[in-house]
Amino acid sequence: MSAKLIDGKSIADTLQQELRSRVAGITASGRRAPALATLLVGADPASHVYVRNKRLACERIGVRSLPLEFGSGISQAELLAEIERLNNDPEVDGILVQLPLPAQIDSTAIIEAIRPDKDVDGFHPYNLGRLAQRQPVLRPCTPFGVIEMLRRSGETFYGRRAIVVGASNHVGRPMGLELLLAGATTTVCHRFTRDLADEVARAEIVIVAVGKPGFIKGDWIAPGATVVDIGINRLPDGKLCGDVEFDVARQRAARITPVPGGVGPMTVTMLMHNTVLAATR
Ligand SMILES: Nc1nc(=O)c2c([nH]1)NC[C@@H]1CN(c3ccc(C(=O)N[C@@H](CCC(=O)O)C(=O)O)cc3)C=[N+]21
Ligand SMILES: [Mg+2]
Repeated sequence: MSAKLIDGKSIADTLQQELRSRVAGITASGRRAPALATLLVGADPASHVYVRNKRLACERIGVRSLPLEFGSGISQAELLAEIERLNNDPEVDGILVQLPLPAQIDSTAIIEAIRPDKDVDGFHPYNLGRLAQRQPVLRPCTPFGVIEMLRRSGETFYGRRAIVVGASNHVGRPMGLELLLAGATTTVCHRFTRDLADEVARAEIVIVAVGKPGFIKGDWIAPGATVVDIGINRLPDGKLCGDVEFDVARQRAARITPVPGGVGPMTVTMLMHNTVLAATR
């Protein structure tokens, strides 16, 4: 068997067209366009690539982009003052502070300073709590994007055995909450999990967010499973790869996402979705 590729890029393009029409509807009715402030601190090259992708998506969809950039030496108090200004600016609907932040800044304090109704990353404890209690408002973009991508490619969740490998605050944990909300029997694995290979082998839906190239061996995958690779690792030759041993996994899986062109474009798209939602609620 050779798995069918789940084309996240093309699903993201379709969703972006839909969002573009919605934004056109908003502006045609005389209201201002939704507006997203993106705050980038320092010179991390990967962060620059990701934030650039987000700003380009704003342009494509007709969202007003407020690009803000700060030196790596900015203090916590200065960054908090910037967030306070944006919290109180009625022309700003969404605030995104790109992570990671430099060591002198406490990212938890920054995330908690963002008004929950402008928290388009869905990282504020209010928004994570809403998701945990099955009343989601602004949902973390990557897990939300995975669910949307799978739904649009025909996947069902009700009663199915799903596994998440990786339990980070921003990806693995909310991914588990999304799968529960969708009705899957959900297992979240992490660095203390014993017999990871056996856990993976039981799953009909395997979602991986670890950040280690080739960490999930292809022969762990159950025949016919759906595999979603959230990892983005840059190899010494400059190429991107995921966390799953792709060439072997694709011989066993029924469907699998590529890296790049899988989850990444969906993350950016759900950020746009959240920005339009924040502007219209
Ligand atoms: N506050 C915050 N919110 C985030 O949502 C956030 C963050 N910080 N920090 C870093 C991670 C990572 N992330 C990605 C976004 C787009 C791609 C993306 O567009 N990926 C392309 C390839 C990009 C490339 O060429 O490097 C793809 O997979 O096809 C990937 C990763 C958002 N994150
Ligand atoms: Mg996000």
